Amino acid sequence: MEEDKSSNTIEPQKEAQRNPLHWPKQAWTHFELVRQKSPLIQCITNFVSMDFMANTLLSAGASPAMIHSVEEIPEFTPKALGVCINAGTLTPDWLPGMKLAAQVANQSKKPWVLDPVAAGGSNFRLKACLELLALKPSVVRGNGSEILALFKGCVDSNSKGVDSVHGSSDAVEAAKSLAQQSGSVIAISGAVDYITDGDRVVCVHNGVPMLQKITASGCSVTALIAAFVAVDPSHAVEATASALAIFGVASEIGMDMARGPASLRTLLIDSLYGLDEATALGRVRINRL
Ligand SMILES: Nc1ncnc2c1ncn2[C@@H]1O[C@H](COP(=O)(O)OP(=O)(O)OP(=O)(O)O)[C@@H](O)[C@H]1O
Ligand SMILES: Cc1ncsc1CCO
Ligand SMILES: [Mg+2]
Repeated sequence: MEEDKSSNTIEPQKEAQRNPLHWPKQAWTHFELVRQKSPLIQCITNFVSMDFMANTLLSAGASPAMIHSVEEIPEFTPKALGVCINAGTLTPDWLPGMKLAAQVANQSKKPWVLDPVAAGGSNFRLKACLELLALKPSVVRGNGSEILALFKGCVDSNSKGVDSVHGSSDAVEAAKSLAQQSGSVIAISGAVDYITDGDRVVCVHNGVPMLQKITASGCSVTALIAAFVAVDPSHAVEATASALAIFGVASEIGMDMARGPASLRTLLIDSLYGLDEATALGRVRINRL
């Protein structure tokens, strides 16, 4: 994130020690950048998530495009500021497009983010996710079970598919090792979200449990991470924490008025759209582990 136009980038960790409001302000600045720049985010995602993901990006101020045809990728992907690749309803015919988009994003020096949905659910899915991981996403965001499956490199006999059977804290050490091995920032979502580059671990304490009852809330926050990293690609850990916190704050505000998952989904989108600085600064809860 630019501190001033004249120079350099801020040093996020030193700044956080000096100023306890550093993380909330940083999250707000990232969100403002998304609203100002309205980054084009290409999403190659599952059929379940397309609508919620596109609306999450739009309400945050980004510009989503659900474009996955392999024929279009060489021409279209360079126009995007960030790419989100999600394995949710993966079939063999989609995989070449995902790999090509990852490669074109890398060549264009644009960040891309991987959501390894249900990575431990089958050998086909696990192999595909590991092949995508080898193409060096800037960030991988998964739930506890997904990150553990990628780290272990084997399917999980207890897998419940897209739902996690592990808490996010169960996967922190695996995420650190995976980040060191892969070079990607790894984010684990859950009651607390953890983000690591293999060295630092940042925790986000925003969100509500009912997000687990809205399908594709994880997919949508992964796309939001792509938007936040797209506007600050050299600080992927911080931008990822900001996206998870802002999404969590929007869910907290929505929850105050919701009657259940269906209304929360709608209210979350409205809250993201209407979020103001004072509310964000008062609610964002991020710290170092
Ligand atoms: N118990 C919880 N308390 C607060 N927030 C939560 C809780 N569990 C999940 N979340 C939040 O919900 C969002 C989705 O995370 P989750 O881990 O459920 O993703 P996921 O399993 O990949 O979801 P999906 O596959 O449906 O997209 C994240 O923003 C996360 O912070
Ligand atoms: C329910 C579901 N099945 C495949 S993808 C998806 C969306 C949540 O990950
Ligand atoms: Mg998921």
